[in-house]
Amino acid sequence: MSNILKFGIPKGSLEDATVDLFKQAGWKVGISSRSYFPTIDDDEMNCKLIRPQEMGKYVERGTIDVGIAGRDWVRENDSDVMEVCEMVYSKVSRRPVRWVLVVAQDSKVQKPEDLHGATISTELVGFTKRYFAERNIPVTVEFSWGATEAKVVDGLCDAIVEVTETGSTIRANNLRIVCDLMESVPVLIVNKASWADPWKRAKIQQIATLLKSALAAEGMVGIKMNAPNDRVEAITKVLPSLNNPTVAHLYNSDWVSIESVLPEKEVRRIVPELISLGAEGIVEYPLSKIIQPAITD
Ligand SMILES: Nc1ncnc2c1ncn2[C@@H]1O[C@H](COP(=O)(O)OP(=O)(O)OP(=O)(O)O)[C@@H](O)[C@H]1O
Ligand SMILES: O=P(O)(O)OC[C@H]1O[C@H](OP(=O)(O)OP(=O)(O)O)[C@H](O)[C@@H]1O
Ligand SMILES: [Mg+2]
Repeated sequence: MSNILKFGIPKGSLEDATVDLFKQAGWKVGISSRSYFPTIDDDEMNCKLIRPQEMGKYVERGTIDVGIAGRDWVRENDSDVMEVCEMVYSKVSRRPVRWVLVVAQDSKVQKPEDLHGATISTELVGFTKRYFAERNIPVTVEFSWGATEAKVVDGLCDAIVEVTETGSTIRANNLRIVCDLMESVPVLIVNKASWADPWKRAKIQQIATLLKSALAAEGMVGIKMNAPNDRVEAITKVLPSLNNPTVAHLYNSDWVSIESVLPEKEVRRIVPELISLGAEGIVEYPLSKIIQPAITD
């Protein structure tokens, strides 16, 4: 029987971003309307759509070998799984999300201690209870099924603990952040027995490496130019690079080719400098992956 890795794709906020990331990494994941079993162009993988809130449970039980979910929910459920690596992306950006303590704009609350005796609504009940208990602030924490921001606007609670990425929901509801409570990023989690299986571990390492490489290449480009030999020192001094630029001799010439990888947004700043230092034939090219060994055992 051939080997198959069962992979959980997070349904909801992280779904589209995860499918896009797989595409950049070299896998086509297809999700058709109402089906919870995405297709993938890899005979060694089977995918399932699972809510991030439940990913830890199904990975822990071995229903699936591995999955991606926000670290917030893996911690909240205290799932007995191994974290292979983290990947910094959210629904719309490449930044972590923040769990924040939020009140109505005109609330008197300025710090968590001001919520003594208050009612707080949140999806992340365990974390919120712990946060206030550790600070000896007595509060009532109520579970919210979503649309949490509306509850503090309506006065159904005194404060909420909610996740924010762009901040637009908080702004749109005229709310105010009291303080940040924690950050979260998606993590690749694996069942311990699956990690102990050499074939599965190698497959997971392959996937993790390529997903991380695709993220690492975002916003990065390659640049290449020719220059006279005596300009190499000056050019390499100003040229950003991952490690050091590559310098190769041009055939039958005392010119060299210089190559480097740098953030795309630096190119416009560096190009006039490169030209004034004698670089010619400058080309920029896109990068789809910067491959780094993502995982240690
Ligand atoms: N912009 C975002 N809003 C909410 N959660 C996000 C966002 N970006 C990333 N996440 C992560 O997604 C996970 C929550 O996923 P979930 O699908 O429950 O989001 P949701 O926005 O509540 O979805 P739904 O629209 O189904 O209510 C968490 O781990 C969270 O950290
Ligand atoms: O800071 P922002 O970029 O605005 O994103 C954060 C918002 O997105 C999610 O809401 P969702 O759309 O899931 O609605 P819900 O509250 O009904 O779950 C989350 O619960 C926040 O409300
Ligand atoms: Mg939600």
